[in-house]
Amino acid sequence: ASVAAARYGKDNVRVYKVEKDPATGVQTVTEMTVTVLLEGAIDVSYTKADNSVVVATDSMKNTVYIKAKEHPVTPPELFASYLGTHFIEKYPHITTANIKVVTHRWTRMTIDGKPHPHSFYRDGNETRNVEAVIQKGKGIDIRSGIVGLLVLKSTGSQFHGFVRDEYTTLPEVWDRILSTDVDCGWSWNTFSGMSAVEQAVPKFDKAWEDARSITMKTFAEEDSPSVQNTMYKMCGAILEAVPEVETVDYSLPNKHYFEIDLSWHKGTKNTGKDAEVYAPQSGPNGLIQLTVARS
Ligand SMILES: O=c1[nH]c(=O)c2nn[nH]c2[nH]1
Repeated sequence: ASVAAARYGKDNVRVYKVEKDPATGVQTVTEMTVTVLLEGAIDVSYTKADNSVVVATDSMKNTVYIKAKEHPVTPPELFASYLGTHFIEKYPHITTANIKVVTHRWTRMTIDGKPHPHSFYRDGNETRNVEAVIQKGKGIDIRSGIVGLLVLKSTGSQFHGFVRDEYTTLPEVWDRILSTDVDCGWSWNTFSGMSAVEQAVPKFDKAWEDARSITMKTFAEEDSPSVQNTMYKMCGAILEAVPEVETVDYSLPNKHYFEIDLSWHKGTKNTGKDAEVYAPQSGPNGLIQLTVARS
């Protein structure tokens, strides 16, 4: 037997950082959950119980906090790159750092029409995510993403013309509810190193804003013939908006809302064009996945 693959590290490292502007008194907060997984010449720690190659995961956790103190924690693409680069530069036997940063939403409160200087609310379960792979001598690969953006439209969605055979019961529909929980990612051309990432910093926030607004605009405005076609259009629009991105991917659950026939009660009409009361379904759900490349 031989080691085919190995990586280890610390998961669920929760970090909060506050930035205080002394001139205005305005404080800005960032909360993220970080995962560090390292690869390299570590096999003997598994096969020979040789811990001399082990950077303790506890030390990795400590390093996350130190680097969060020393460096900006936004944009998450920059912080993930700093953190991963630290590990492969500090420990010669560590050749790959896999860093995941999940940024949670603390949206600034608006009180009496004015942004409050130091009060925020958790604006949904949506997160802004980054997965960075920093490889010694091979640069930095970054996939940015949006997870947990739960959306619904009450009409403007269709699904018909699909295979009909002895297994099919689903009726064709020209007007349906569409709801999904967006898991979207965009992968950047490989960065040669930290300086290339630093130069790209203005592009990361803009790309996230573009991806988020394109997702919602396309979802809202398309009279969707299927999840498949609508997500394909989202991918194309993001590729057009962000030249430095080489692929865009979506994984979209189709969160079904079933019509309820109420005709048993005094002939109540509640199906088709009369449908108003529906049964939201927890499962099963459709799951539609796609990756679109620029070339
Ligand atoms: O948009 C849809 N795509 C599908 O593949 C599918 N299958 N059932 N309902 C569906 N809706």
